[in-house]
Amino acid sequence: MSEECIELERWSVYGNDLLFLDALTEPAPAEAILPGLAKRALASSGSDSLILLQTCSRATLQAVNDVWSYWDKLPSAVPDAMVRIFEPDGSESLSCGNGLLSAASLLLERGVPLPAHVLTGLPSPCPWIVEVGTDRAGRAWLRSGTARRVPPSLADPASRTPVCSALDRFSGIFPGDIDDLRFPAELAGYLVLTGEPHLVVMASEWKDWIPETPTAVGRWLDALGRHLNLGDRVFFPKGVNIDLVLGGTPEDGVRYRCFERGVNRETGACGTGALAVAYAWKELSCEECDMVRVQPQGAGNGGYIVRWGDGGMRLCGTPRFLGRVTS
Ligand SMILES: N[C@@H](CCC[C@H](N)C(=O)O)C(=O)O
Repeated sequence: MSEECIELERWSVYGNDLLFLDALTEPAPAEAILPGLAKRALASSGSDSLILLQTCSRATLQAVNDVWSYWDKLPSAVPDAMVRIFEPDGSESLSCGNGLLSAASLLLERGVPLPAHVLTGLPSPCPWIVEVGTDRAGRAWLRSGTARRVPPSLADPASRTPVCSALDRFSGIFPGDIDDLRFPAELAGYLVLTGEPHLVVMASEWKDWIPETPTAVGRWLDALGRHLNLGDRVFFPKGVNIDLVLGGTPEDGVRYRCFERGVNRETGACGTGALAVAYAWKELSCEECDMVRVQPQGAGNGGYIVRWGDGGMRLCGTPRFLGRVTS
């Protein structure tokens, strides 16, 4: 695979636009060129993130670690495939719910037996394995495990108050008023790790500050996201994804809009964000439900279904293949 000309597939899950580099059948590009490749491909396509679907072996893991020194020891479990996410600035993020859902559909197309086990979270000290599969209706699913507390390395411990085992209330955020956008002097949200760090902000708690029109809500979310991700990063040294929950019900769909770290703007949907929204909703409402529909901005009438069962949370959504691009 040359650096000059790369064949990519474009997939979308509810408007989260992902470029896929399939290195299952072709050799993966050299590790050192991946950040530049992601920057170039994402700048020219306007897509949100680049997903690398790659065979997993001790040799590929060693090649990753030789360049990035992610681990003291190579991960011990080696499933068949791994899914990695690169952002427009060339950085490698932890994990991508929509990338994993799309990977399930792509694995099906390639004739790989499903469910499959996939390694994700490569830049973390302990990458983890998730299970992905598809159903007869063309939906893909991801068994993502349990939600966790965001580690201190990713979010200031001093600003948190525990809500339950994996959820912290995170307070003290003040982006400052910007033009006609107003913020409370101490905005708070709920912090949870669902493969990625997410700050879930409940609009119902900030009714006086949330603007009325969808366009203005987008500007408000953007201002908050830029403050926390492109400001001095005192609270979130590596940035944070923000999910603004606008309302709804678990049966009809909990509506949210998301600002993604790394991408540094609002995207149509975020899979790990849907897990974070469902988890926060369930914990805060104290409802005994085992299923929450979550509806991102880009979903129209559809959206994700999050279920709880053995082994934690399961995310279900519908990836769409949009075509091939050359970068
Ligand atoms: N869109 C993804 C999550 C992307 C991660 C984010 N850009 C980050 O760096 O945290 C998803 O579907 O989960």
